[in-house]
Amino acid sequence: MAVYTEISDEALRAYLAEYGIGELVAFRGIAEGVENSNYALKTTAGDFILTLYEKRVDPAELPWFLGLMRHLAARGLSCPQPVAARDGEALRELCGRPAAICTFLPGVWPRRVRQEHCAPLGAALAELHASGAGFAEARPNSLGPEAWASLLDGCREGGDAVLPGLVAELDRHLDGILREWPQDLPRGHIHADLFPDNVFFLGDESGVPRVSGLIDFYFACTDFLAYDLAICLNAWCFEPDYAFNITKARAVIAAYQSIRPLSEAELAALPVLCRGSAMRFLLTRLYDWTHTPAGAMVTRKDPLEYLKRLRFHEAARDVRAYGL
Ligand SMILES: Nc1ncnc2c1ncn2[C@@H]1O[C@H](COP(=O)(O)OP(=O)(O)O)[C@@H](O)[C@H]1O
Ligand SMILES: N[C@@H](CCOP(=O)(O)O)C(=O)O
Repeated sequence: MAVYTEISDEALRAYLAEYGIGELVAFRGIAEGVENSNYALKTTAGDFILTLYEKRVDPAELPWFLGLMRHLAARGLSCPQPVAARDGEALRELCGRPAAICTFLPGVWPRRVRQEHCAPLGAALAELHASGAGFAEARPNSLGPEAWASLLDGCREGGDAVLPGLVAELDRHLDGILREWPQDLPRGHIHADLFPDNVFFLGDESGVPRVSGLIDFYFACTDFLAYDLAICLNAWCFEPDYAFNITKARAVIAAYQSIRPLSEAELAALPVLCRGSAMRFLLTRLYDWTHTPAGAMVTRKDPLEYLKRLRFHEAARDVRAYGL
């Protein structure tokens, strides 16, 4: 459960009084997510999500994230919209944390990814990339390749207790990834965390799921567009036994390319982008695994799931392993 900051009834009612979104009917902490504290709010005006920003979010960057969400929605992408209080400000403070209320998106995220989810996901990613164009400012990727060595350093002490020999293996992988990392690919605003739990679907019961919205833009940044695709291949195309599902990968990539064709250089870089993306999630998970205090109300994510992916990509090397 990711509720790092508990809110009292009184504090929430006082906070809501600053908004024009009706009276509080009910609220509950949301038992998902690992980064921020999220509450589902029901007011007399409808449903909302209240987020208290914790951990890795730099408060100075919040206006960028909220601005990107507004920009994307103005171009037709379905994503949560920051709700302004009576004074026009969406970004406020609650219980000593930066906080914002966003609109509630209908839909459910797939607990088990089926092949039918993959093409809509690929298309949604390409639409996100197209819609992001024109959002003025860039935000460097604070969890990009430049950050990985120091993240790994932060895990040196506890890493081998998770798996003997892990730190040395990661040193070796990281060395190779940084040596091969591309210098010059098409860039744009990327989501950078488009895992199944951040993509909502409707219509699943008919067997033809369609994306109803994307959430959680708090890792969004400006980076290689194809890196976002690599993140999705990692998050969507491995089976529970960690076998890579090439049919799912083909579906994601083909749907993406039907909207934004990849260049030769992007295709050639896909294997190393997949290794880098596996490394990025492995490292943040390993850091959290070894640093989360006992008793914290959060379900830590297993770093070794990403070691298995990393090993797959290292063995693959060639873009044909991804169905191309
Ligand atoms: N705008 C929204 N509409 C509906 N549900 C949401 C919305 N934002 C968050 N949620 C719910 O909260 C959960 C955690 O949100 P998320 O942004 O992934 O948290 P975190 O930032 O901690 O990773 C989601 O899985 C979803 O169930
Ligand atoms: N997707 C990341 C962790 C961030 O989680 P989210 O709850 O913000 O989507 C991972 O799986 O390691």
